[in-house]
Amino acid sequence: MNDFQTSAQPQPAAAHPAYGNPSPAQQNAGPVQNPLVADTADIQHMPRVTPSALQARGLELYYGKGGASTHALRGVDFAVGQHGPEAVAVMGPSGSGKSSLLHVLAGILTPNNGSVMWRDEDIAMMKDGARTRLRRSDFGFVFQSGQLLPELSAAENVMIPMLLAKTPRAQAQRRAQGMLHALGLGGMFDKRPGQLSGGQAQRVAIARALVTGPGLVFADEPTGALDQATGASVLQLLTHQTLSRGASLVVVTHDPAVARACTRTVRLEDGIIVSDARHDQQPVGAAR
Ligand SMILES: Nc1ncnc2c1ncn2[C@@H]1O[C@H](COP(=O)(O)OP(=O)(O)OP(=O)(O)O)[C@@H](O)[C@H]1O
Repeated sequence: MNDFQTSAQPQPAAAHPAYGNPSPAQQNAGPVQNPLVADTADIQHMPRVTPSALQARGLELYYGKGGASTHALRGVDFAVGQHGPEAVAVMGPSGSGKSSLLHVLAGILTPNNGSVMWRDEDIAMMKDGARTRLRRSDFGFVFQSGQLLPELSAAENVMIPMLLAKTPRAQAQRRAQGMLHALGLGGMFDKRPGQLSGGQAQRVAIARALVTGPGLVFADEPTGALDQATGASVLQLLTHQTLSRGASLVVVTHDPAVARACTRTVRLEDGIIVSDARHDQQPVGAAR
């Protein structure tokens, strides 16, 4: 029996708002960088790759209440994927609201005002359960690091979203292995995250984000923990694999090299979008 067969079944793990409902405490605590799974709530899951548009209008977000509150988003209008798949870099100074915007667009945080339209539904108005199901079926997430369950193999980590969606285990295993193979990790099915390099672990995370065929992938500093060369190859894989599957990518980054690898750059300052420019995608690793 190989490692994959003998290892523990993916189990519900620590909650992450990307896949489970954020509790009020999690909302107050802000974004968490560990997209594990919370429960196995009933999910109608149909893998699909549909070019999709998301349109947000008038987003306002406050953390806290009263005089001590922080106004993190101040009337943000933002759309992605309206003219086909695109890769959008969200840049801006620290504290400008980049992660807040990503979490509101992805339905992890509820805005105080504004709408987020996705497939004719306002995510901001959805009940928690519906929003969780939507996140699991329609969106993919890649975070900086530490997002894989350490006790599971690479293949089992990739299987998690499919098992949550009640995909039969054998089918989920085949798909996970196929996706890992496509991402250059054909020999790594049975490896635990601790046995992988940082770049390999991020590729497993990308496989997990893409395996359900999401229409939109959200990434928050996906190469932030990697050296420059590894980061460049991971980024190339993330943009190429996402766009070639007909999905769009929204990536929060401080790194101009990441932005150059995208097709559009949005700049935030103090909770407001101050510029939004389409540009050619430059080869990853190109000189600055
Ligand atoms: N959980 C929270 N509670 C209170 N204030 C918060 C919380 N999370 C973020 N903020 C504040 O909201 C504003 C926007 O934060 P956000 O994390 O979205 O910025 P960012 O551009 O992603 O920053 P960075 O580049 O440093 O990650 C900042 O003033 C930040 O201090």
